[in-house]
Amino acid sequence: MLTIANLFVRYRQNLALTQVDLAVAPRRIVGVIGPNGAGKSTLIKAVLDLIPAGGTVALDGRPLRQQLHRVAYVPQRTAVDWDYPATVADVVMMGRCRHIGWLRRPGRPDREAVKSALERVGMTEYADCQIGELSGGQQQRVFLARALAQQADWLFLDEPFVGVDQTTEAVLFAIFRQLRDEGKTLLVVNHDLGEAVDHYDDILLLRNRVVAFGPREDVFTEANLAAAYGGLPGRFVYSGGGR
Ligand SMILES: Nc1ncnc2c1ncn2[C@@H]1O[C@H](COP(=O)(O)OP(=O)(O)OP(=O)(O)O)[C@@H](O)[C@H]1O
Repeated sequence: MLTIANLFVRYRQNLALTQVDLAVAPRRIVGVIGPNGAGKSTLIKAVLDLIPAGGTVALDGRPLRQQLHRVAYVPQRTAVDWDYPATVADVVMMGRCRHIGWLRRPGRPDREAVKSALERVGMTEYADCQIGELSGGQQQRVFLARALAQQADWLFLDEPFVGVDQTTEAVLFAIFRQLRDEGKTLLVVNHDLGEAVDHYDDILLLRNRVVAFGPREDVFTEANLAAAYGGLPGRFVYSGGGR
């Protein structure tokens, strides 16, 4: 269980997040949804201790910052330097850093974890390519593979569908479901309110605070959407939908 209590983040004068209290159950695919500037990325970064924040974050009763090996993070694609000279296999091997330790060389378990992660995302044949040569969707797959190689229980992904086509989006969601069924938990930032929302088990609706959190059919009410988006967004009428 991920427990967040009274979390807040202030950027200079701007209170980006306030009064976030959440208990996220394991083995779920959670969509973190809200308008631009709602604090979705800020929430993920604050939970992972990547930016200063007030409040507490615990995983199974212990501070998360003491067990960061249990979490994997896929940053926004725009936050990554794609000109950095590294191959696909190098990037995925970076997910093994904590397993390998400083100044040690990767061993057989590390190479096998990288191989299996690349297979899982369908990128084996690109292992020796430079990351800068890949398409947006391929880059997202490689970053998911890096997170998989880490073998963490909790995965945090920031806008993994930006720049990906529908085929890759479907592939990514299929992998998310497999991971959930294996016992992992995924928190996925997704600013889009399109059909993709049907793939999430739970929705966290944010607007600088928690507007609503729970099973998607409970969260997508007119009142909650109006509170999050400042008026019911015309392009989105939630019809239930199943997987
Ligand atoms: N490094 C920063 N310095 C100052 N303000 C910031 C910084 N990062 C984010 N903010 C502000 O904090 C608020 C929340 O930003 P955040 O990026 O978390 O929103 P978001 O919901 O992820 O938005 P988007 O959907 O546009 O990616 C915004 O008002 C943003 O301008």
